Formats: sequence, C-alpha cells, structure tokens
Amino acid sequence: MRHQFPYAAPGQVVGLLGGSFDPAHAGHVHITREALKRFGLDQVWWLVSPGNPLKARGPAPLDQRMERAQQVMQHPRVQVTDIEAALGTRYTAQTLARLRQSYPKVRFVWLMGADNLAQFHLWQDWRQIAQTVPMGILARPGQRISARMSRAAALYAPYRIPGRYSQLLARADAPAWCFVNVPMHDASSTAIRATGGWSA
Ligand SMILES: Nc1ncnc2c1ncn2[C@@H]1O[C@H](COP(=O)(O)OP(=O)(O)OP(=O)(O)O)[C@@H](O)[C@H]1O
Ligand SMILES: O=C(O)c1ccc[n+]([C@@H]2O[C@H](COP(=O)([O-])O)[C@@H](O)[C@H]2O)c1
Repeated sequence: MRHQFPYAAPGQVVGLLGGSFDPAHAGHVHITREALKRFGLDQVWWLVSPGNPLKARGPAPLDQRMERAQQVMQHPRVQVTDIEAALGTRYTAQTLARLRQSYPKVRFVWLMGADNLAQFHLWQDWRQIAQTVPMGILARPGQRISARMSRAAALYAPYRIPGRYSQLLARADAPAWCFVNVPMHDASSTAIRATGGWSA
C-alpha cells in the first residue's frame, strides 16, 4: 500500500477531517470547502480511517475508500491521505500526538460534523484532544441540538468561539472550538450504502 504524508510549510494551518469515508460523498466535499473558508485554513487533509473504533461493522477496504475519496475530493488545497494506516493509529488522540511530533511547526485544527461532537465524549482521551487542538464543528442536518447539548459542548462552553469569529479559531490556543452554521448538506454514507451507492 502507498502511504502519503503531505507537505505543509512551517506556520501553515491544516484542518484534519477524519472519517470512515465509506464511501466519500458530496457532504464531505461541502464541509471541507466551508471549513477552508470559515476557519481560514491553508489546507485540509482527509484522514481516511483504517476503521472507526466505535463502529462495530468494519468498513469497505481502505484502498477502495481511498480511491473513491480521491475521485470525489479534488481541490488544490485538499489532500486525501491514509496517514492513520501509515502510523498504525486508529484513535484520534494517538494520531494527533504523532502528527504534532512529525509536524512541529504546523498548526492543526480538528474538523468534524455536528454528529461527531454529540458523541465526542465517548472517544478515547477526548479531553486531551480538546485541550490540544482547536476544533471546528460544521452543522449537519438533524444534529444541531444534540451537538449543542452534548457533554463536550457543556464542559468546554467557556472556550467556544462564536461562529461569527470563526477566523480566530486556528490561531487560538486549545481548548477552543467553534460551531459554524454553514448551509447544510444532507448526504450520508449510510444512505449511500443503503441504496447500493458503492457500485455507482
Ligand atoms: N452531510 C454532512 N454534513 C456535515 N458533516 C458531515 C456530513 N457527512 C459527513 N460529515 C462529517 O464528516 C466526517 C466523516 O464522516 P463519515 O465518513 O463518517 O461520513 P458519514 O456520512 O457520517 O458516514 P456514516 O453514515 O457511515 O456514519 C464526520 O466528522 C462527519 O460528521
Ligand atoms: O479516537 C476515538 O476514540 C474515536 C472514536 C470515534 C471516531 N473517531 C474518529 O472520528 C472520525 C470520524 O469517524 P466516522 O466513522 O464517523 O467517519 C474518524 O477520524 C474516526 O477515527 C475517533
């Protein structure tokens, strides 16, 4: 398997969008483009996961998900990577620790959809993640309330940057997070799998 470690210049701000991408879809592309703009990011790297530790069902093979993701996401400032397979990490806290070691002069921002903020307190070392990297949260249909009411949102409420100041997130010291009410896109991998979308 070919592993890819992208280049980032010292001082650049890189958004990380981790996901199963099983398969990648227009919703992923939409939030990536919005994140680049709203958080003033230099780049976004997709981290195509070897397998979400909280999902019982294994995803499609990584090579297949990488290939589809590369077809779907084409933008000069976005890289589709299998960094976690290369590092041998599955837990985000471990991935972030390794990336910060490998790219000491790069600022990372963790990106996720609102559904993942709602579940964030179930992740391994979630407080450590929140205290290490700024987090940019993007609206997702049906998830606004559960995200805002979540345990992580409550614990880190004093550190929330209002959406209208989203450009400040990347340069803020963690903990810092920002929920942006971007126009919503209702694509989901579950819906695509249910309609046999992998064969499309
Ligand atoms: N339509 C969308 N709007 C906002 N965020 C999204 C959207 N689709 C995916 N995301 C976010 O992108 C990241 C990767 O998502 P993932 O690959 O799990 O896709 P998914 O559509 O949520 O998949 P599944 O339905 O299998 O759970 C997650 O942070 C998720 O919240
Ligand atoms: O580290 C964890 O405990 C953890 C638990 C659940 C999900 N994640 C990460 O969250 C990202 C989104 O996962 P998914 O399956 O919802 O696309 C992906 O990078 C996963 O590795 C991480």
